[in-house]
Amino acid sequence: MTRLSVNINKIATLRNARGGNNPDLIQVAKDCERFGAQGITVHPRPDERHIRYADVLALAEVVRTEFNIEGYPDARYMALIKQVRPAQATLVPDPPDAITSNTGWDTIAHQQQLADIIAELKSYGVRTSIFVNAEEEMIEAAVRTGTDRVELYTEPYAQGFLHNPAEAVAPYASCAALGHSLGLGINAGHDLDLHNLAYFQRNVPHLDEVSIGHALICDALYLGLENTVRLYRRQLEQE
Ligand SMILES: CC(=O)[C@@H](O)[C@H](O)COP(=O)(O)O
Ligand SMILES: NCC(=O)COP(=O)(O)O
Repeated sequence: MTRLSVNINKIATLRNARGGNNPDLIQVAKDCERFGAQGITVHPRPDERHIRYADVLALAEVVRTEFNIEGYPDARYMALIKQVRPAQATLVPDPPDAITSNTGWDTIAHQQQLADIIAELKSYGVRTSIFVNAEEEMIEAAVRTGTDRVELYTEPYAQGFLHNPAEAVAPYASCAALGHSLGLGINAGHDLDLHNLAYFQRNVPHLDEVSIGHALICDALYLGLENTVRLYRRQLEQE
């Protein structure tokens, strides 16, 4: 079964637009869980333009499903993980000024850095995942860092799906099979949506979890949050 983790960054973006507490991020996280989300994902960025570090501490008190904290492993991120001890820490190579994540780690060039960070995170009892492009050499090198999982960066899939779904999904299927055979858990995320999700899930083996934010929150504007979370869950339950 592939689990759905709802990324609530965009709820914080909306809240921050007016400086108050509407929408209430904590309530939304609780509601996502009530509607069927099997995890809550956040990605605090150094400028705190959406999720604030204080939000992460508040969320840690209420999230009852899997709490997944994404981010670049700078000193502030590592201190946050040490304090919160979420179920999962997902390491993303974004520079501080990134508009959004746009590539995975080079797990060959950063092998020792990642291995040291992962050892530290594991000493806190936190499961680790590394955001990677769907390239077999990146998967093989990820194994050598000691990570528990990888998260396949799916924007190239989402773009390719519009023209040639079979070609777009092929590298993800082979990387997932390879990663699983080498003992890795397999996550995926970025630009997954109601159009491309079911096909991805059907064709990528051993998919443990997807984290979805932007499209899901956009869909919720039209369909309502409860209906939307249920629809995304249903995409993952099809054979
Ligand atoms: C790692 C990843 O793909 C997501 O965290 C994505 O980058 C969402 O972040 P933003 O909401 O800041 O775009
Ligand atoms: N890890 C990917 C994520 O959390 C959400 O990405 P997106 O759906 O906002 O593109």
